[in-house]
Amino acid sequence: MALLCFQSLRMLRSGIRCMSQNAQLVSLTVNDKTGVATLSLQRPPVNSLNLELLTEISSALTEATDNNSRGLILTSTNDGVFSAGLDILEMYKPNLDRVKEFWTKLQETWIKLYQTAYPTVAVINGHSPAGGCLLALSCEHRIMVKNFTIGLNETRLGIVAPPWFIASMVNVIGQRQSERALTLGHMFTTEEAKNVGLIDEIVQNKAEGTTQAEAFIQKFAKIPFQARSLTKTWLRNKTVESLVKNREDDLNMFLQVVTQPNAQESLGHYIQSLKNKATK
Ligand SMILES: CCCCCCCC/C=C/C=C/CC(=O)SCCNC(=O)CCNC(=O)[C@H](O)C(C)(C)COP(=O)(O)OP(=O)(O)OC[C@H]1O[C@@H](n2cnc3c(N)ncnc32)[C@H](O)[C@@H]1OP(=O)(O)O
Repeated sequence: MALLCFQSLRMLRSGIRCMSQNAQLVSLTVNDKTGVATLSLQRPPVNSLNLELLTEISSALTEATDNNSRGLILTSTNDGVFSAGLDILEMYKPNLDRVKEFWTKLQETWIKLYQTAYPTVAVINGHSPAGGCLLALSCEHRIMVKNFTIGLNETRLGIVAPPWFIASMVNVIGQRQSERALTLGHMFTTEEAKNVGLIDEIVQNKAEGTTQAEAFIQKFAKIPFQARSLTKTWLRNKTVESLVKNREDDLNMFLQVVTQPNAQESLGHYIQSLKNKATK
């Protein structure tokens, strides 16, 4: 409690205000001087995206819009893991109602993040596989701390990245590089990611990443907000529409793929290998 008070006091002095008071798995703050919001994922141990975390991310994105944020930085409170991607436990031996809700919430969150009116920057301060990479790809600018990995590794797990995951990557690094990376399920090192254009900047640590992210958002200070946001909408509309018009089909395809016995077997082995690694 005392710690919370000190923290709140320190934040107030530095002009940082806490939003999303009820959120537990994310924190949303806004810098009152710049209007830039920071959305931090904080679901231990690895920010895997389960239904509850996705719900909080989605609500925070709306709150940042309602608060007229000038920009948003997406990052993690865990210096080591940005996000481990989708929570595999949501997909392994799933409860049908819950897994439907989970996938629908993932679609909703991606559509919202991909289309925000405000500029978005991912400060990738840790590993960022699969769904974690998707979140970063959905932002307009990616800044990554050195010595981590990022990529869409689904094929390695015996599952398939859906078309909108693929399109998000193609829009950033192009068809040829995406084809190679996705079919191999390649995880890029920070250096490799920079070379291929998957990330825009390499930094030493999160603090430097945050400074650079603020500088990126500041570039838009003199660009009329609506002209910018409409340009972004039109640039991204085709990609988003391909999911918006097919949400039901996409959900059904996901259910069909993920409930296949061989996909379940792969996921089971993968969970076990993660657990074995964690106990070593
Ligand atoms: C037309 C439409 C077609 C539709 C087709 C759809 C088909 C299906 C689509 C699915 C798409 C899925 C995308 C995904 O995002 S799948 C998830 C992929 N994620 C990964 O492969 C990452 C796995 N994790 C790791 O590599 C590491 O954990 C890492 C993130 C590098 C962090 O390493 P470290 O800090 O050393 O942490 P540990 O490995 O020790 O892990 C700590 C505990 O966390 C558990 N864990 C890790 N990742 C996940 C996860 N993604 N989900 C759930 N749980 C996870 C791990 O087991 C440890 O647990 P415990 O402490 O209980 O042993």
